[in-house]
Amino acid sequence: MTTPHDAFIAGLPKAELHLHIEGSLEPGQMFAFARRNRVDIPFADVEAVRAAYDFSNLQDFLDIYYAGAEVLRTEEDFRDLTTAYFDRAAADNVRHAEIFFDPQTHTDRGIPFGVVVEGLLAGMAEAEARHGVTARLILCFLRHLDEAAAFATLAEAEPWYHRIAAVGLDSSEVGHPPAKFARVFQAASVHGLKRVAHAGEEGPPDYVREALDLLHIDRLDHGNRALEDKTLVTRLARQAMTLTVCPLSNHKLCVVDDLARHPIRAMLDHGLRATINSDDPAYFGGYVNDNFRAVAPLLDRAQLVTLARNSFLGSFLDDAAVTRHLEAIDAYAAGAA
Ligand code: HPA
Ligand SMILES: [Zn+2]
Repeated sequence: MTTPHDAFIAGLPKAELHLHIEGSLEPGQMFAFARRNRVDIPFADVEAVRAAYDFSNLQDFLDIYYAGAEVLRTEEDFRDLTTAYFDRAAADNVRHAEIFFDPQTHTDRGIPFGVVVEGLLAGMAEAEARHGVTARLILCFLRHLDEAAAFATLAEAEPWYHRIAAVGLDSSEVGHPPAKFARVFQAASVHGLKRVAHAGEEGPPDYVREALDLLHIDRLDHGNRALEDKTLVTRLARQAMTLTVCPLSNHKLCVVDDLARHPIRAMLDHGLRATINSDDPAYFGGYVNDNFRAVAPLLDRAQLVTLARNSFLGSFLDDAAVTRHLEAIDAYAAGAA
């Protein structure tokens, strides 16, 4: 589908703040990694993989996403996965990305933490050299696992604390409230790491409140269900809390039943600092510009500019870099036909 905003979106400088690098594993790459690592995968071909990507909730997706990650074995795999994501992101004029990784998905299969993180860092360095796109890493804890496992992962990460911007929280939300990880997040903050968490994707507004009060998050991932609670919306707006919203993910996981009724417009109207992101682009049908286009019919050009500005304002870049990116957006918007 094309929209009147397509060309404007394509050229708009933007940051991506909600991207699971394991979720950028395209079906073709899955086969290539399976072949070179001699790993069996339960699919005959790429079409069979795509046909399996029909989800009715978050857990349906997670089951297949963790299975897909089995093909990732070596530092080279993690590096190649990362450079491929950044090649696509750069083509969407993403100038900066803060990417999630799920170490426990790999260390629980016997892949050393260092193999994962060194591969990702090599890919990020290569992307910066190739495209000038800057990058940060966010270590996510799997919330369906216990607090002790998260503490063990935080300890394993110690040699790389200076290379990791933040900790995050992902995987199965309902039944695994933020409170379960309050002590781990506190420990991470002592080591100078920032904090983000998925909340309010499937979980209730109270999980968003816990993420604020108990995890002291710097950014809220998804946050859709916060809209059910007026007091919470007012608080998020007053705090200028960044929400990393993922339209195609919301639709694929049935968080939103119709993209034409996606709440992005309501979020902006409430004064929330919303951003647009791709979450798991290989599984949800599109990269960041596809996500912008999915909600563009609901928005005017000034709102698209606000979304792009918000992505840098909500990033972990320093003030001088944020200012440079905001000036680039304003120059682009002023010059666009
Ligand atoms: O959208 C998501 N939600 C929770 N966990 C995840 N892990 C990858 N993507 C997601
Ligand atoms: Zn996510």
